[in-house]
Amino acid sequence: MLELIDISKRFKKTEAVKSLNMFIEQGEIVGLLGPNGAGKSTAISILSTLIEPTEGDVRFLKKSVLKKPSPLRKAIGVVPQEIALYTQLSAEENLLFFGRIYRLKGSNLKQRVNEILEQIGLTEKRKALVESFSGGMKRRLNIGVAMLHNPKILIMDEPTVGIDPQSRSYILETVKRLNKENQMTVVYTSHYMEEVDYLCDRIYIMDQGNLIASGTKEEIKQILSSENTISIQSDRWSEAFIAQLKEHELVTNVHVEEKEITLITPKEVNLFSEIISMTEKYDITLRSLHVKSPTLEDVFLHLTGRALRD
Ligand SMILES: Nc1ncnc2c1ncn2[C@@H]1O[C@H](COP(=O)(O)OP(=O)(O)OP(=O)(O)O)[C@@H](O)[C@H]1O
Repeated sequence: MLELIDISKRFKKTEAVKSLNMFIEQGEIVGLLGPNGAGKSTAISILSTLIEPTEGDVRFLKKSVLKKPSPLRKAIGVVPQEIALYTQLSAEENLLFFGRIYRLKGSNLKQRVNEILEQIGLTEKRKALVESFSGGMKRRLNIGVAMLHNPKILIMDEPTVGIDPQSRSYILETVKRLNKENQMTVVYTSHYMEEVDYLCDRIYIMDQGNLIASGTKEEIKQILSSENTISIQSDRWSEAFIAQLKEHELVTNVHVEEKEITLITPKEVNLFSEIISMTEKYDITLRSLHVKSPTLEDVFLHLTGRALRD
């Protein structure tokens, strides 16, 4: 339905997106995952015809939209990363205002505003001024604004950044519901792999402007089918222990967190006894040592040698 074909975008010296190919089919939730600066916002701004690519084409229903963007613009709702609302107006007044921009009028507009308030769970807060809203409520209203003209495709740029966990799960549930009940196609960018893992049918993973993996979750995790992802847990580490792991010739990647170290090793080697002796040598109390099912985060670590979030 919607395609990016060999898209590149340069901003002076920065190559924000390099030869990106992407397709979105009707009814899917497609995730675009990558760390800050990976090129996600640039890719979806091109997908939404907000900026033009340096090279490549964007096609909607098989027709290029670079010169004629209006069929695509009517079909999409864009939820920007920055909240764009009038804080001195109520939730309802914001929706009425933006609805008029979409040329909705009279009872149609009122009915649509009521439906949206219901969908984003703000019916009871309709008269409250946006300045009194929490970050999560503002985000929900931002999503509501993007849905006023009943778009077929909702394009969301990191809609859960900086909000509390409760609002975050409310937004995730709303996206799932809109997709199931209204057959809305969703493009969802995030640097939280758990969100993308939970929501999306297919995923594109970007890093430094490049597409580094794409497919269903299962297909992407297959990238690690010849490796083991090992979790070592303890309350504290020593620098020497970490250094020895990093220097180990059979360890491909090491990611250190406060209480967990994740290692990627070839499937055929078993380093458990060696790891146990190393913990004894460096006086580390082992809480747990096990092989875990790989996550999208582990795939990212394997492909780039870095964690998704620093
Ligand atoms: N208008 C612009 N002018 C110059 N450089 C830009 C512009 N927009 C983006 N970039 C650069 O392009 C690269 C990709 O940025 P982009 O915002 O697309 O990444 P992102 O994956 O969306 O990250 P974030 O999560 O931080 O938004 C970055 O190096 C960024 O500094």
